[in-house]
Amino acid sequence: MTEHIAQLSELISKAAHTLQSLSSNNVNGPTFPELDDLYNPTSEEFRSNPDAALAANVIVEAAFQLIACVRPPTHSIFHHVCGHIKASALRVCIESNIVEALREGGSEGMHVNDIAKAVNLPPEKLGRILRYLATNHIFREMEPDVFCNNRISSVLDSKKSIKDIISAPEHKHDNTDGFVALMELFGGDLHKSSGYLLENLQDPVTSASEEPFHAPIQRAFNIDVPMFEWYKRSEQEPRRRRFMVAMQGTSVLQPEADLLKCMDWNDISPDSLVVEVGGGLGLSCLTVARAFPQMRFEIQDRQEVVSRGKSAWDAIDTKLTDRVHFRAHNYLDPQPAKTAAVFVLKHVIHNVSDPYALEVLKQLRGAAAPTTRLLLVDSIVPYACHARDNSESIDIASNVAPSLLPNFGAVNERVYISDLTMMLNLNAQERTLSHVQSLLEKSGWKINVIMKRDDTDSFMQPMTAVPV
Ligand SMILES: C[S@@+](CC[C@H](N)C(=O)[O-])C[C@H]1O[C@@H](n2cnc3c(N)ncnc32)[C@H](O)[C@@H]1O
Repeated sequence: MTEHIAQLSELISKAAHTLQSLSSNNVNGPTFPELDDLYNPTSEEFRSNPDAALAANVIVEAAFQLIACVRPPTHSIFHHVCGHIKASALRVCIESNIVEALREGGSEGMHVNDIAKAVNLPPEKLGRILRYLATNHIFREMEPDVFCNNRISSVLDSKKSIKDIISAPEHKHDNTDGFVALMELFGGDLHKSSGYLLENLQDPVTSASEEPFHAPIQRAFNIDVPMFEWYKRSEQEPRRRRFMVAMQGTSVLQPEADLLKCMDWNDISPDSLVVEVGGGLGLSCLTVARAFPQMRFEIQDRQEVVSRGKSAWDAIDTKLTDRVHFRAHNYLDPQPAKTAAVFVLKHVIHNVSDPYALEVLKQLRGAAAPTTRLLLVDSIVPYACHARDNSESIDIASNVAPSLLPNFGAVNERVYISDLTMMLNLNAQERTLSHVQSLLEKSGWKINVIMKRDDTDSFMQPMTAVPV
């Protein structure tokens, strides 16, 4: 056991040494930011060096394992079980604009009485909330009762003034990168839904259901329609609006997969038809359209979405719009495009449970020619152990250090959060590789290429399948 602790500490010190030497060799380049600095995208630029990114990830996962090894297990469980308290404390700060108030307060920090006055909360209670978060390295208590932002809290800065937010709270997230909206969504509605997970699993009506109207969110908000139907109601306009901005915010956590890199497009004829199903506005196809000037595209989605497609493409480059066609189509109905060289399904299957996913895949299979490819772009959930055989293996940490979890543990927690988010909101899921394989087999497809991942903290795993 102590040997394991020694191995983990050694990994950490080696990785820290790598970071230090990369930083000192790179006099004019990005250096490692301090926790007391404020966040800005350039403070994270050191991660563009793959060695630095890997070293940082090794430290994160090895440190997590080290804590799991040495902390009393009762304390570990207690802290995990109380995760909702931390989340609630953070929600107070996000929705009460504490980070914006501290930014306006300046680098000297703000006394909790002044923060409380600026955001209209009781000072003594707010101070206790901030102190708990500062103990977790979110905010800094500079001197008793005086707080300031740090590199972690400042990611929650909408960059708006308190005055503007208070005068039009519904516009807080407009023209932002969406990250704060995403955190508001996860810290609020999703948090409440998660409180009903057990009840949902125990109720015979919902436990085995695969319907999108039987998820914990329905129980939490006393609704009987799928989440997206609920969002359509006029009184839910603020939720709908926040959700749309929040989805842009996901790219802060994980850059959009570039469709051009998701398969070898030179394998298909240059004038092929590419059909993106559930394609939204189809903007993922832009990089492919630019690289292959004869390729044609069809974007299918719900009527209210595709009706905005042409203007969205026109706004980017009117020359590309000639080669794209938008079609309102329900992906559960027979597929009308019969000559597609590639069907693209990107971030679609994870929104639905297996029976619906199978139906989508079968409809595409029904319209596929023997040479048609299916390009699937979604997260693949790694096991928390080694896979049973190599064909199932998407281990990402094995080559780095055998003592770390093969899925890189805490570094990749996001994919498991995403999976349970799908369960909570839609009764849907992210899937393991063998699960995707089984869905493809049942619908008449088989995987032919899985794109190799060249990073350790991305769970996006593009793959192509061909008709069986
Ligand atoms: C998560 S988005 C992915 C959009 C796009 N593929 C991308 O990666 O940016 C899922 C899309 O599925 C669409 N969708 C949902 N239900 C659908 C249905 N029954 N038929 C067609 N599209 C649907 C939604 O409107 C949405 O645009």
